[in-house]
Amino acid sequence: MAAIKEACGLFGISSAHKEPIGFACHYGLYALQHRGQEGCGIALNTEGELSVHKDLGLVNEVFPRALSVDEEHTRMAIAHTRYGTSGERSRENVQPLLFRHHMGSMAIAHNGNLTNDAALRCRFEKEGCLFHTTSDTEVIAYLICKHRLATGDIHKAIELAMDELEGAYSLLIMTSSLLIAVRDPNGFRPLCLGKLDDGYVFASESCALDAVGAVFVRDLQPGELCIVDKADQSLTSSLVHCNAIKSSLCVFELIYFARPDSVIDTISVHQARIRSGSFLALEHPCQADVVIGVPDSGIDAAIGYSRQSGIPYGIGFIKNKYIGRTFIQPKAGDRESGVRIKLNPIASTVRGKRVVLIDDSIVRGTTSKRIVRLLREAGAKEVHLRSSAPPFLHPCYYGTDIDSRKDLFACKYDHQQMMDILDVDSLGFLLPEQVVKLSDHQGIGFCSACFTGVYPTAVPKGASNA
Ligand SMILES: O=P(O)(O)OC[C@H]1O[C@H](OP(=O)(O)OP(=O)(O)O)[C@H](O)[C@@H]1O
Ligand SMILES: NC(=O)CC[C@H](N)C(=O)O
Ligand code: SF4
Ligand SMILES: [Mg+2]
Repeated sequence: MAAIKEACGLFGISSAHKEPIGFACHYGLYALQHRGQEGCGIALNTEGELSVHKDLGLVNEVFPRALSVDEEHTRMAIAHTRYGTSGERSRENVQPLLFRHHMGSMAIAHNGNLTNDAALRCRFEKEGCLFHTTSDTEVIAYLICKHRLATGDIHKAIELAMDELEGAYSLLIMTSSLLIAVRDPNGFRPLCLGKLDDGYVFASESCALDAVGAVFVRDLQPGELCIVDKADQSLTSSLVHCNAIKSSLCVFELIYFARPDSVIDTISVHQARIRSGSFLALEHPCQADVVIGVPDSGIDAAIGYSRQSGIPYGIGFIKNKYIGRTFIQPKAGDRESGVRIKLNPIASTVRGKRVVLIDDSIVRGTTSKRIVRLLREAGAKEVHLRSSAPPFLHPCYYGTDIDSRKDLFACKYDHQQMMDILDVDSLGFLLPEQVVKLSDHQGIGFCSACFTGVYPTAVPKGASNA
């Protein structure tokens, strides 16, 4: 079974002298663990010398303690938690990637997925480039280095690379003297800026700024390039790629990926999920005694459903805190057992009751099928399932690895078949037109292509969204 994978986490810091860089990276990585659990790494800048420490595994496995760092001389770093969306799960593909070239060194960390990766890789290989990884991130690095050698200017080089890159990329790049943050012109993946007393932090989500005590400044705009100079901690920003841009934030960031305590593009993830629950209550009402959410990411929408419908909210499941996200287990067997040991119902909440069960999404149906059975075994009289995402019908090319329709529940079965398989009394999904209303902030556009089939950019050559 193809694994459905998710986003990666980016963290970068530059501090003149105060912030302990080793601890900050440690805390930043922990705050972003939910975005990537395959591997993680930290690249350090020690007096202009770059080094990288990375491996497969969770943050507490790769870095059981904060990395021991020469704090006096190491004042800049970037860090990454990975779920591979391009290239396999291997140590070489774990980021940050470090490159040494004719004019110096560069470390890079990437969240997202290119749509023209294959074409660029093929072109560069014909030019004689020898790639060391199978990830699209190396293609980005090669392109930047190529332009850097030609122009002698990293800022110009990144701009030229952005002209050629297609798809989703939030990037952190570190050179001997600069920390650079880049967001692709569609702004598919989040990236925000925080301020320290004597420097700056960049992170995929604001929860990582909170973790290191940085003050949130703002989100990077789609197409923006920000540079922090180590010499004087000055920040410059260039918006040349922001014109003629249609912002297309991945709406699944709000529905599932991000932590509810994060604020992305001015949208509180928690509030967006509450709102999805109230949309569901209006669109798919039912007569019931209690509303429960599937931990973790179904909880906020359940609260929204309860508030809108007036049906009391209850705690229906307890989640084992020490199990990772089941979504991403590579084999079907692992995934089924992962669900079994992960969630346990509280019988007193559901026994003899008509239950509204809210989850954020139904992808393969594994979680829903299992938890409905658990609720029935615990004595629930009726189970009305609501999903705060619309049905997944199309592949994602921007960093969520939904590359095959054959495993998607809503592609395989019609509504009645889904109800029968899941053994529910009723089933309702958020409407595709409602996902773009999860925020009432003006000027923020969304990608919802996996639900609608309407892609904000050209899809990879030869790809089919059918
Ligand atoms: O239909 P499925 O293929 O089972 O996938 C859908 C489930 O996967 C995710 O949960 P997961 O347990 O991975 O993560 P969470 O604990 O953050 O909700 C998602 O929140 C759904 O519950
Ligand atoms: N999930 C991601 O953002 C993955 C980043 C990059 N495409 C990789 O495969 O490593
Ligand atoms: S296709 Fe879906 S998962 Fe992919 S970026 Fe768009 S909304 Fe997100
Ligand atoms: Mg879940």
